[in-house]
Amino acid sequence: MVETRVCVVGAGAVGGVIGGRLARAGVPVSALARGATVEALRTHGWRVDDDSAPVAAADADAAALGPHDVVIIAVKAHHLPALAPALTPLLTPSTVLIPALNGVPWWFFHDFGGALEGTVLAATDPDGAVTAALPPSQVLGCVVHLAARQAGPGHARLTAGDELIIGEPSGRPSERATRTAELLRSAGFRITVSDAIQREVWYKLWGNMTMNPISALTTATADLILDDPLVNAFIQRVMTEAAALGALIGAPITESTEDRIAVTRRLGAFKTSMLQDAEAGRPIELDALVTAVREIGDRLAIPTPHLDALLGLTRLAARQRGLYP
Ligand SMILES: NC(=O)C1=CN([C@@H]2O[C@H](COP(=O)(O)OP(=O)(O)OC[C@H]3O[C@@H](n4cnc5c(N)ncnc54)[C@H](OP(=O)(O)O)[C@@H]3O)[C@@H](O)[C@H]2O)C=CC1
Ligand SMILES: CC(C)(CO)C(=O)C(=O)O
Repeated sequence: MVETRVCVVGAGAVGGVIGGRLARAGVPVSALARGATVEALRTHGWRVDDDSAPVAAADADAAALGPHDVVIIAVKAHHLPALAPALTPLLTPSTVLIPALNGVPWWFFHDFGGALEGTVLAATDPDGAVTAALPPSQVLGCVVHLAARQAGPGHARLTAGDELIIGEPSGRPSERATRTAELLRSAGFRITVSDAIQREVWYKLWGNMTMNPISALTTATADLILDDPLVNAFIQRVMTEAAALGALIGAPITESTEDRIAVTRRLGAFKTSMLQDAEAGRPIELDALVTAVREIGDRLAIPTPHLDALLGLTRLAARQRGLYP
């Protein structure tokens, strides 16, 4: 049997869980990382919880790793515009790209149809460099339904969930989706292959677009955010605006805002990835999660007053703390 060569770009929380588990399952995995993470991966292997497995790691040098069959991208969305052009050596025309990111991804409107077919959002791909370097035609969409954190360089901890949803942007079945699902199942993930991956992206984002910025703004864990009746009501107003946009672009949501909030509540008193970044003094992923949604509203000429207030306040607070340009 021909082995699938996998490269994981970004060896943090999500990249660590996916790459580390694939390595542990015996899949040949390499990691494009940087700094202390590269050293840790070379010395200790890729550590996930209490397991470890060997991995080839390169320090921000894709040419040292060469082409791969599957490239899983697990950096924060705001890293991509600068990073994407440097990833070319990892790709051949048949490489499958799996973006394991939150937010509205660069490939979202590719092969989607509807009002914004083919749109490239300035919020996520300001000069088109991501779309040029990582062709949407090679993307298998992905939604990450797990929670993870970095325990240290090259060491990820899975804190909740283990589900990944993948699917062709066109919604059509494909051999590469079936193959990739098997690969990820071999590493112990629950995999769903969706025929409406943009709907899955939008549904996940429906939670992240409020919980993540509000957590960064208030420093509160999810339970405290949802327990405050005024904040909870505000969240539902933002969600209502986003649901209306989803319906217009072909990503309708059938659940109620209360049902979606109940899903978040089940994760308990957790810190969102944006709160973790804010606490660590790292830039926050605001543009892919919130600015992009506002840009979609703008392009459709649909006002989003509650979302605008959330974006404005979070952006300003983040700028004051040096977490947003
Ligand atoms: N954490 C979670 O629970 C979840 C996160 N997500 C989403 O998954 C995506 C990844 O998040 P997460 O894993 O938490 O992020 P992390 O910050 O934990 O990991 C990102 C990694 O990318 C690395 N990186 C960034 N730029 C480069 C570069 N130029 N070269 C090499 N490595 C680079 C970072 O390295 P360095 O440390 O050196 O900066 C870091 O190790 C995000 O879109 C997030 O929203 C989705 C579901 C759950
Ligand atoms: C809330 C969570 C963990 C859900 O998967 C997430 O996506 C994030 O923290 O960014």
